[in-house]
This record gives sequence, C-alpha cells and structure tokens, in this order.
Amino acid sequence: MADHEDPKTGKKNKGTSKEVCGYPLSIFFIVVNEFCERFSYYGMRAVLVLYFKYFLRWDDDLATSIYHTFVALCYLTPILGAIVADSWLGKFKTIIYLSIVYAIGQVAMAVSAIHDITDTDRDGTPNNMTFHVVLSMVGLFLIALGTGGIKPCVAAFGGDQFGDHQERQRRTFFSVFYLCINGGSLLSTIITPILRAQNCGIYSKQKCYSLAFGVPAALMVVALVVFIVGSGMYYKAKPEGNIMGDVCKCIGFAISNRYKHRSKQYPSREHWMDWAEDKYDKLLIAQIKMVLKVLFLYIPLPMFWTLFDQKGSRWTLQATTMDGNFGAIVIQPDQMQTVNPILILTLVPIMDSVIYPLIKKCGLNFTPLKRMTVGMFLAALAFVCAAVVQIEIDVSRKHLTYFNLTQFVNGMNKPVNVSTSEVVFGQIEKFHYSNYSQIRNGRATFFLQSGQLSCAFSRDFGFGSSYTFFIPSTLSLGSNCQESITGAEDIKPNSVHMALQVPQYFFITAGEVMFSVTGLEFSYSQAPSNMKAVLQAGWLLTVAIGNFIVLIVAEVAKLPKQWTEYVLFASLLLCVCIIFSIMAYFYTYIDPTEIEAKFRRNVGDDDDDKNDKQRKLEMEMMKRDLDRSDDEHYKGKQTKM
Ligand SMILES: CC(C)C[C@H](NC(=O)CN)C(=O)O
Repeated sequence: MADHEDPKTGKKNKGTSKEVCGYPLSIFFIVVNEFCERFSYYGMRAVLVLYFKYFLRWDDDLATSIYHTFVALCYLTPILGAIVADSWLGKFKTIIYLSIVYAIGQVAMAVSAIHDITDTDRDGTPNNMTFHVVLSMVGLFLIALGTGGIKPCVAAFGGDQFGDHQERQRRTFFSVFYLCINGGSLLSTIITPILRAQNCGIYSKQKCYSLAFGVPAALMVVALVVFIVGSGMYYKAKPEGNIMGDVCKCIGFAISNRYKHRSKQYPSREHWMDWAEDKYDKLLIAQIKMVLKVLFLYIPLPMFWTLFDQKGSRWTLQATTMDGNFGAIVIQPDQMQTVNPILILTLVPIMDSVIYPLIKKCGLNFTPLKRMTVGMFLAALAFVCAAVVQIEIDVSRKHLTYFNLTQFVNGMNKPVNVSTSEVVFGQIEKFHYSNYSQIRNGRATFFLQSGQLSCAFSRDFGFGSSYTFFIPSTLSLGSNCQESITGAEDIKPNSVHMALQVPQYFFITAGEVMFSVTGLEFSYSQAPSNMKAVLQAGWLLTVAIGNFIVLIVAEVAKLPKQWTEYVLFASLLLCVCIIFSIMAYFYTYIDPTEIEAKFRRNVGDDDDDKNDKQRKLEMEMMKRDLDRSDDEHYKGKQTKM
C-alpha cells in the first residue's frame, strides 16, 4: 500500500484497499477482535474473585489482594507491548504473538478449575490444591502479559488503517471501539456467572468454574482467528524505532548535563529539559516537554482506579451477602457487575448528545479536566453509597455467604439415600446425619430412597439460608414426604436486596464516563504525534498503580468494619480530587500538531539559509508557546483547565 509523508506536517497519507461506506474493510476484523478479546477478559475477571474464594478457598482479603495484583499487572504490561511493537515486531506481529500467549493463559485457567483432576477421593473437593493454585497463577500471569501487551497496539493499529482523508471515520471508529469494549464486557459478565453457577464434574458435581473460564478461552481463540483472517487487508506500519528508549535517554542526558553544569558560572536554562539541547533534536525535546506536562497531571489519577476496580472485588463480595431474587430472575453476585457496561452503553450517548451540549448552552466551558474532576467526585460518592449499603447489611446479616447449605438427619432405623437433580447427599446411615451441601437458590426437590421406600419433597431456599431436615422414624412406604419431613432454619436468608447496589454502580459509571472516556481522549489529544502510544501506556499505568493502592491501603489500614474501609477510600479520593482540581487549574492545553509543525518548518527554513538572529527569535516564540499560560479556548487553541 502506498505510504507518503508530508514533509511539512509529517502526516502519513495511506493508500486504502477496499472501502465500505468510506471505512477500510480491515476495520471490521479489528472491531470484532476487540469485542471477542474484551468478552474473554471481562468474562474471566467477573468470576475470578469467587473462584479464589470458593474454589481455592482463600479468604476475602487474600482473594481481593490477588485480584488487584492481577488487574495491576494487566495495566503494567502495556508499556512492554508498546516497546516491543514500536521498536521490534511492529503492532501486527505483537498482537498475534501476545494473543497466543493470552489464549494459552485462558486455557490454563480453565484447566486449573477442573476439580476432578486432583479429586482422588472423589468427594467433590480437590486433594492437591497446590496444583490448582500454581496452574491458575501461571494462567493469570500469561493473561496479564497478553491482554496488557496487546492493549496499546490494537486501538492504535485500528487508527493506522485510516488515511488522512478519513479523519471523520477514524473518530467514529474510536467511539465504536469503546462501545465494542463494553458490549463484549456486558455479554460476558452476564454469561460467565451463569456458567459458573452450573454444576459440572466427572465424579462429583461442583460449581462449574472450568466452563466459566473455558468459554472466555474459546472467545480468545476466536479473536485471534478473526484477526488473522483480516491479515491480507491491513496496513502494517513499520516499527518506528524505540521511542520510549529515546525518551529515557534524552531525559537521562538532560539530568546528567544539568548536574555537570551545576556551577553558577553556567547560565541557567528556561526548562531543565533544555539541557538536552547539546545532544538531542529540539523537536524531540519539545515533544518530551509536552508528555512530561501531561504525566505530571496524571500523578493523582490512580486514586480513581483504586475505587473503580473494587467493583470486581469488594463490591462482588458485598453482593454475596445480599438477596439477588428479582422475582422473574435471580441475579448472581458476580452478575451485578453487568450494571456497569449497561450504564456505559446508555450514559455515553446521553452525555455526548444531551448533557454536554446542555452544559455548553448554559455558557459553561466544561473542559476535559473539569469533567475528570467531576468524575472523581462521583466515584467518591459511589463509595459513600457502598458504605451505607454495607451498614444496612451488617445490621441484618447473620452469616457470610450467599450459598444455601442443607443437611439431613436420618431418624429411621435404616439407611437412606438423599439427592437432588444436582447434588448427591449419599447414603445416610441410621440415626446419623449428612454433611452440609450447597443447594441452588430458589426451589429444590429432594429424592429419598430407602429399600422399597421412595418419595420426594420440595422446598424454597432464600439467598444465604441454611437448613437441617429431619427424616422421621415413622416414615414408611406410602408416606407423604412433603408433609412428614420437617426442616429447621439454621441461618435466615439474606434480607438486603442486591438492587440497593444500583446507586453505587450508577455513580461509579457516571464517574467513569466523565473521567475515563474523557481521559482517554485527553491523553490522545495532548500527546505529540510519535508518542501517542507512550501516553496511552502512561494512562494505563495509572490503572495499574490504582490497583496497587487498593492492596496497600487494605493492608495498612486493616479496618475491622468493611463500611469504614469504603468511607476511607471515599475520603482519600475526595482529597485527591481537590488536589487534582488545583493542578488542572494551572494546566494549559496545547495543540501538539501546531507546535510540531512550527519546529518542522524551522528545520525546513534552515535549509533556506535563514539568518541566525531570525531563527533564535522563532525558537524563543516556540518555547513560549510550550510554556506559557494563556486564556484562549480549548480545542485547537489553548485554555486553562
Ligand atoms: C477504563 C479501562 C481502563 C478501559 C476499558 N474499560 C471499560 O470501558 C469498562 N467499562 C477497557 O478497555 O477495558
């Protein structure tokens, strides 16, 4: 495909192959790939914390810690992916290779969740937990490497497919791309908890985590195949060299050069990065200054993600102590996470087409940084709601799980076999009792069989309840089990309804739309042309740090009551929100293309033998452009906050 560069702007004009309605056909494969990949990622993530708790039998704190370590890793690896793609393999090959690693990781997770592999005594629980723990940790590491590594590449690779005559289509592509992320996430967070709630197994039936991980694994294979099928149609830009390496070297040189010239006899320079001018290109230095300005602004941002990503851990664990019976449907605790993508798919269009234009009509300049500040505030509010719900649960709660547990006491003078369609209690000896077994919420039918005697009875089970059933000594052939068998309620069902989590989901998602969607666009618009991926990786790094903060705060604070932890996180984000609003007030928006064009023009003018005095004057003006704070408006021009 043709690829011409405009010497003045440095922009590439790609020739395009097949187009459909003005869009390159290759985009279709990239969008479908993203949908399947996000299905795979979010589907696996939705059931992860419950897998830790109920399969690996970890406590809430360990489950939460490992969950956030995994999420943090997923957002640390984009830097690796960006470096590999830019300096070595190119985006296409990086996506292919890392997708294979990713799919292997998902398969490892699915295998690790097959309890029968080590269930030598066939009692339904694994006998070699180390095997399951090690395999799942290896799987999670490979997934983190894959999903994070391809993250900065896929969106940028999609963007690469458009020529400069397709600016409008490229913008639409990014919106569709975001909707695909949340479409995939929505479907998978509905489906995988349903799969997990099924009972499966060879020797004994248990919750089917292997299927809940297996389907995301299959979707990752589909994602890879779809991406490969489109390979003949892609525009594959050659790696442009290790820009991250150049940036680090240039910054390192500026610092060491500044240190070498620390004596007063050397005149100071306007910006510390100017000390790199002795060796490095002025354009590169100007670009690094732009990036550093944005990165400085990113410092408080991880706190938002600290709260945001607790949807999948603390909030899901909170839902396990609530009642998910919505009448016509019963919602699983991990399915509550679907509220987020549902709200994203509705709120993004509402914000873009109603709320933001309305605010603009009221004469308010709701700039990206103002939106992000409001987003942080809303996330803090979400945690206040979570704390209120938690207090409500603590007042009513008698126990800690959403499973229903049932045991039988055999009062007869002979053994009896008890089972449901999913659970086998086994043979209960005379005057003995069975172990507690997990029963699905809703109505369950029990089948009793003892010699000639065979009967059935049904009972309704509320979320989290526990019962002991007594089989009377008088039970005989022809008895009505429904009436004869009595039950004692050991633990009352959960009484606080899961619907009470909706307000906290609403505020966190409204916060996400204002913070995350705006932040992504802000990172793109304020980045120099050759460092868009670097800033994307920097943006994703804030997600990683945010997840590490959860670990640190939860570990250091060790608060006895869960609601106090929610209040602590809300207060921390509120403080950070105030700090960010002050930093944002002093931020000056720039137009990187304009600044870069000025530097490039200057290089061109060099060739025309421009006199030194004039060139110095222009350089001064350019530097001022970068550093000044003026009151022009955002979008193309410059503005504060
Ligand atoms: C905000 C994430 C870092 C990016 C995005 N997530 C969502 O849209 C979740 N609603 C993703 O790429 O997964």
